[in-house]
Amino acid sequence: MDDDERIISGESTGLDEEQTELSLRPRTLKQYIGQEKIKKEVAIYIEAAKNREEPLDHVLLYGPPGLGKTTLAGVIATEMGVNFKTTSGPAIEKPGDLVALLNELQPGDILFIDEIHRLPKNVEEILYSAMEDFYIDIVVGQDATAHPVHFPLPPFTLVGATTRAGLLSAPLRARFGIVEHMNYYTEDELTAVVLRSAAVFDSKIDPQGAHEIARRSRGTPRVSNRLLKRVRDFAQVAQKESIDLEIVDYALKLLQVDERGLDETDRKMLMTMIKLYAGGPVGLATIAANIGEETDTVADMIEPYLMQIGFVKRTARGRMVTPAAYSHLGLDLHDEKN
Ligand SMILES: Nc1ncnc2c1ncn2[C@@H]1O[C@H](COP(=O)(O)OP(=O)(O)OP(=O)(O)O)[C@@H](O)[C@H]1O
Ligand SMILES: [Mg+2]
Repeated sequence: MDDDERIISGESTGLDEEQTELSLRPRTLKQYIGQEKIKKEVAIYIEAAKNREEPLDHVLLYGPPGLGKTTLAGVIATEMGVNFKTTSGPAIEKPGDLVALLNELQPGDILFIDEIHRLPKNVEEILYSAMEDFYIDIVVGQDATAHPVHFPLPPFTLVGATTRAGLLSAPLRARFGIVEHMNYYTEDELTAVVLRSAAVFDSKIDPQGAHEIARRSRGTPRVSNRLLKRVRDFAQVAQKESIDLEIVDYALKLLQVDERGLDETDRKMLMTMIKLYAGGPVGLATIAANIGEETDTVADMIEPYLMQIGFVKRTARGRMVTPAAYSHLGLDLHDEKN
């Protein structure tokens, strides 16, 4: 299945979704739900930087898609009272693109680079001096007219986002003073996200309905918001006064999002591991090939949540399906092993 079609994928699906996300996005630390440890730390760093009248140290946010990295970066800009400029690794193709971006910054501004692990190598290299000492040296012109140019930059804050910190080169990683790992959200936190979003949409929702959506959102606010939008359509057509448990259950069954928030792709991965490899251990690339997905997609989008809920575990020889997953799928561990 194409990842864009996965309703429970943490990935953004494009412009339409980006538009609604804008209205759903919390703007301040106070509105930002969950990630308590990160919020506490970041609040202190922000206060200290403001007191010193200095830009905030560079921040690296890493974790699975849809957990609120972009949102948090925007919140940090609001709290610092500075401009927020966003771009992404693949969008910066050559050093000149980065120079143009940096050139537009006011002192203290935040430059957010999403998917920072996908920056071209030659761009990444000029980022080192930009981050460390706020200057860049580049070569302008060609052949005979080529000459080095030294660009001083305004002091700024780089906020980088990536799915796994390990994807970054060591020198780039070392230049971030603040490194934060985003965690999956608890059911209670996601219930709060659903209630907040329903209020933004002006949709009535029962607490049980909100909790059920939260429970089936694989720890991810973007998934909560997406499921809420779909369920809201079902509730409207069924002429429900309020989104209740019954309509949530009905809608999510039709959408093939199961009790634990797993979809067809998740179940396909588990069943493949069980039926073809006796539950493992089996390598990630082998699993990916068998279910027709990219290895990176499995690593970033499918496996982390299955590991989080204890359905898959990592061993030295590969991935293994756990007894909990067998029982969720209604399979008998011993029958399958023999
Ligand atoms: N802490 C939060 N409180 C409330 N809503 C949140 C929170 N975090 C994220 N959201 C909502 O979830 C959606 C996805 O968040 P965001 O785009 O920031 O995720 P992301 O981690 O940047 O994802 P990606 O890695 O795909 O860029 C947004 O619509 C936002 O409104
Ligand atoms: Mg994002």
